[in-house]
Amino acid sequence: MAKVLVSDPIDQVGIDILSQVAQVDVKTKLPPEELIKIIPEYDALMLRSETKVTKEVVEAGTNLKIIGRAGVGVDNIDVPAATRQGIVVVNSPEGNTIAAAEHALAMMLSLSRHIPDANLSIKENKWDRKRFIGTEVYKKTLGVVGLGKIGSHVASVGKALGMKLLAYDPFISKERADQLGCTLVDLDLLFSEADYITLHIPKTQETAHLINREALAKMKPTVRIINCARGGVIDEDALAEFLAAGKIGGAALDVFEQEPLGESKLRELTNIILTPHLGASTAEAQVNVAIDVAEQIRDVLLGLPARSAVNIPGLTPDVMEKLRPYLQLAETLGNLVAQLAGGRIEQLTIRLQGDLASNETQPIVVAAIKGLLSQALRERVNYVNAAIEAKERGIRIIETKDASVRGYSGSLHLEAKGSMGEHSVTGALLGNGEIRITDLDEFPINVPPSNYMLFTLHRDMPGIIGKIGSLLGSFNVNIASMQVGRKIVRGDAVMALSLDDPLPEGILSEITKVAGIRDAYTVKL
Ligand SMILES: NC(=O)c1ccc[n+]([C@@H]2O[C@H](COP(=O)([O-])OP(=O)(O)OC[C@H]3O[C@@H](n4cnc5c(N)ncnc54)[C@H](O)[C@@H]3O)[C@@H](O)[C@H]2O)c1
Ligand SMILES: O=C(O)CC[C@@H](O)C(=O)O
Repeated sequence: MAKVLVSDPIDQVGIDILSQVAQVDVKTKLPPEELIKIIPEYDALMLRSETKVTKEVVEAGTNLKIIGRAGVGVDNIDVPAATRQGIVVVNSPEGNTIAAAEHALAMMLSLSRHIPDANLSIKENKWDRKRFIGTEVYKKTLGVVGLGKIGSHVASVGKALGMKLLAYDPFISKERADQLGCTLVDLDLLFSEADYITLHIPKTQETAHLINREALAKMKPTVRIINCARGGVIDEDALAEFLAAGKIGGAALDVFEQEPLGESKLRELTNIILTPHLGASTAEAQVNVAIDVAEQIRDVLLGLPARSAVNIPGLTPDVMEKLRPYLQLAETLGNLVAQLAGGRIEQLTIRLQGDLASNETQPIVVAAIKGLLSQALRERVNYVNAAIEAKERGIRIIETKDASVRGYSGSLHLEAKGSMGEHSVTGALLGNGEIRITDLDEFPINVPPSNYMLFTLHRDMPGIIGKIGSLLGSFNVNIASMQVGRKIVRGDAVMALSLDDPLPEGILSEITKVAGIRDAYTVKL
């Protein structure tokens, strides 16, 4: 039975789902060295934001098939390392959207009305009403940085509160911003105009310290900044400096550069609200993310696709379902052409032809690469790491489309250039989904792939087919089907044989000795 390690607290509903297919061990707050020690036992790892899945953890996870993040941000997982190792990384892109948005809005209103300080004061037996004069958000300007799922919800509620909305998101269309009632502006304008700035962006190279001294200097002295996205998008030292000097109005932070927050100047400030990464901490969100991610882990352990894999670009279950026969075709042809070319492959050209040319190329290309590398890497290559493995091996991948090619309802043409030569294959699907190899090295054929195959390049002359048949017979190899493809009579030709049995050692050199045979290749599919 598969084994799943749950290394952060997740809702029981997730454990129940995982238990349908696996032994589930819940071990939270594991020190990194302990995690590295036990991770080789596990097929899957499920976590929230506390566990750090470093390169060392990934590399120690030699049996890991999937890492599931019960939440959105995967920045606590070394995704490139997981990708290189062929481990699917999944998340729950929408399970905690509302929770995080509502936390940001709660922070905004709490800042405006001094709720945390007023609460503390009354609990200290005071009745201080003067100190806690607030401000209204109505008719104030809310600057939303990052108009994705959470940012959009914050904007909608901000609109309902009567706020004027500015937004900065270089990847969002004007139409989408208009729909939400936001005016898309550049960052400088947002910084200088906003009364409230709320951050809803991932932490990336571009967004690290987006809010730094320079940015803070452009803001209104009354501005209030809310960060329920990721620590590190704000330079905490700069923020503390501006807050202490009264150069900005206030801040509310749910996320920090280091978590848990250690010693920090932020704790000493009065005009700040701090929460310990609670954005996703609602009962509803925890159920949502637990179900979402546990179901994906269960599916992957059962050999099914994951619906929110962050490291299999373009290969969603919908695409997978639609393209499944073509993915199989691409893998088969990739595997075939790699064996024909032999040796080290330097370049693979993939051409989607006819109707297939109107399809999305990426999954088909990945499938062809997976097939190509399956000879060298066997089960180590999968849809996650195929492209990266090819790149690391210096294989140049060229994708092209040619809608003008006729025949079948679309075909796929692969050319591999390797250290031992250059070969090409074309394949298509019949109406019933069966694969046909329709062309080999530019010679037309029409054969289904089979486990054991023999291809020859020979001179089209009488007697040659018989000689090959007798030779195979003398080695007790049964021929299931045979076809010859040629361009001109008595010119060059190829012969494709599907065999019931593997070819014994040594037979290939006997075949190449037959008069008229120029080359012979055995292939196992
Ligand atoms: N505090 C919490 O507990 C909590 C909970 C959930 C999500 N989050 C975090 O909130 C953030 C937003 O999550 P989401 O679900 O809305 O993600 P999302 O992917 O839907 O939205 C992110 C948006 O940021 C935009 N963006 C990317 N780079 C940008 C840049 N340089 N400048 C401006 N915009 C940029 C993207 O175009 C996108 O629209 C993530 O960092 C996520 O990890 C935190
Ligand atoms: O797991 C959590 O509690 C935090 C989740 C949040 O940061 C996210 O990115 O989804």
